[in-house]
Amino acid sequence: MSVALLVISPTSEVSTKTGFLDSIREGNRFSDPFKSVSRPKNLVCNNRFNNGQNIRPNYTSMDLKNGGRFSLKSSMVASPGDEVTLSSEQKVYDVVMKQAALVKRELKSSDNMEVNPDIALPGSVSLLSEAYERCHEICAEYAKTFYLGTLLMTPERRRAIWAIYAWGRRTDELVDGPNASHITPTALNRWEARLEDIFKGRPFDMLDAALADTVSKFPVDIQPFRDMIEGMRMDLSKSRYKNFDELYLYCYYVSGTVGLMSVPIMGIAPESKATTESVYNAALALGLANQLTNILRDVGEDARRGRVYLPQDELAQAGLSDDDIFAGKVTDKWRSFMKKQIERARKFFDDSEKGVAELSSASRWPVMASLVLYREILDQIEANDYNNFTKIANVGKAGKILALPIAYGKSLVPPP
Ligand SMILES: CC(C)=CCC/C(C)=C/CC/C(C)=C/CC/C(C)=C/[C@@H]1[C@@H](COP(=O)(O)OP(=O)(O)O)[C@]1(C)CC/C=C(\C)CC/C=C(\C)CCC=C(C)C
Ligand SMILES: [Mn+2]
Repeated sequence: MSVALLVISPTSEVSTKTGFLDSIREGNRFSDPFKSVSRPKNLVCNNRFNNGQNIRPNYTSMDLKNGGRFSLKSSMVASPGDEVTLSSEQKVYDVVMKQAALVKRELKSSDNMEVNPDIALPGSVSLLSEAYERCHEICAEYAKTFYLGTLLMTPERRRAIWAIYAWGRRTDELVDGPNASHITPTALNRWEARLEDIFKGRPFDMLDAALADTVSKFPVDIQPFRDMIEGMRMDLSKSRYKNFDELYLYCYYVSGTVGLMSVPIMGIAPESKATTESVYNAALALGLANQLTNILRDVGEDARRGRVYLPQDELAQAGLSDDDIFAGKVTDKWRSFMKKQIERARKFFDDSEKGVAELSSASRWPVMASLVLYREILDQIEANDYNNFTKIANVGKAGKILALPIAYGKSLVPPP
């Protein structure tokens, strides 16, 4: 296990020196990204060279050789004259495949890690513990439901998740926090540069140092982190979503990415026979399900900020418009619209549930607990008679306590 050493400079900036990425741990196996994978059903490719036939993910072995530096944008590149239309699902699918393929690779080489030889300074380990403790506090303060799940993890995994949580929360705060009105795309570019530094072992502050340590210990790739920042860019420039395809991409950026970041921490069970890709797909589905649920819970709150994270075409089909949302009246039209949205979110939860059994045994319970707890929010919206304008669907203490044994029972099921 590599140990990161915290070094505090006189200016109290923090940097870490990390050893190289550990060799692949429990259950992180390589598999051919083209094998045993089912493609999303609605692949549309109007490419005049293939007469509209489905195409394989368009990444090449070069993508995998260059340290995994690919982006969603690469999915959209067409040679002159080509007309390629990819659904968001397909673009995200490509990223998932790449993540699955990369998981067994050493994501960093000694060339791109700007590290000095490890020098143990007195107190460095306790500084790192302090950094993780700050991440712990942030997670406990802001994410009561997820926090409960993390308490069921092994100590090493739990603090890695806290470090990811703290980074995600800070990223979200940039566009949702008190200084959001001052945040520009340039500020997000700077945040992304800082992210690159974290992955090079040059963190800027304590919280970054915890994440730098985490990514040096687990085979976590930078791409989902970059994509989350892209989601925040989207939040700066967009407050309406034409259709589910647009919303899907947003949900991937801000939450599906968390699923992809988490799998290398959670670990895949060594006895799992599932393909790595299918496990990543399940993790993506859980992130999407969580964000869709979040959106349905927060309709009123978002509307008060002028935001509507609901597919405009589906609203119109239901005979609804933004004005109905701003009016905040629960009507039969609204109820039937909400029923369909809830049904869709539940499908994503169902897809993700199958993947939980493939995780390492120590991770199944916490993930299942967070899944059960979050899914209950949908039940609560129903119990509130679909009034998500003025009521916040929260799972009560009793519901939370009950979810734990239910999740425990479900998580005892080993990989099929
Ligand atoms: C195979 C399989 C099923 C594996 C499991 C993979 C896994 C652990 C998936 C979980 C994914 C997850 C927890 C997604 C939720 C992410 C989330 C809450 C995103 C929020 C985005 C924006 O929301 P919004 O602004 O609408 O809402 P707020 O009102 O502001 O909350 C985020 C806020 C983006 C930033 C993300 C985070 C702060 C959360 C990161 C969460 C974790 C690292 C916790 C994962 C831990 C467990 C135990 C599931
Ligand atoms: Mn937010």
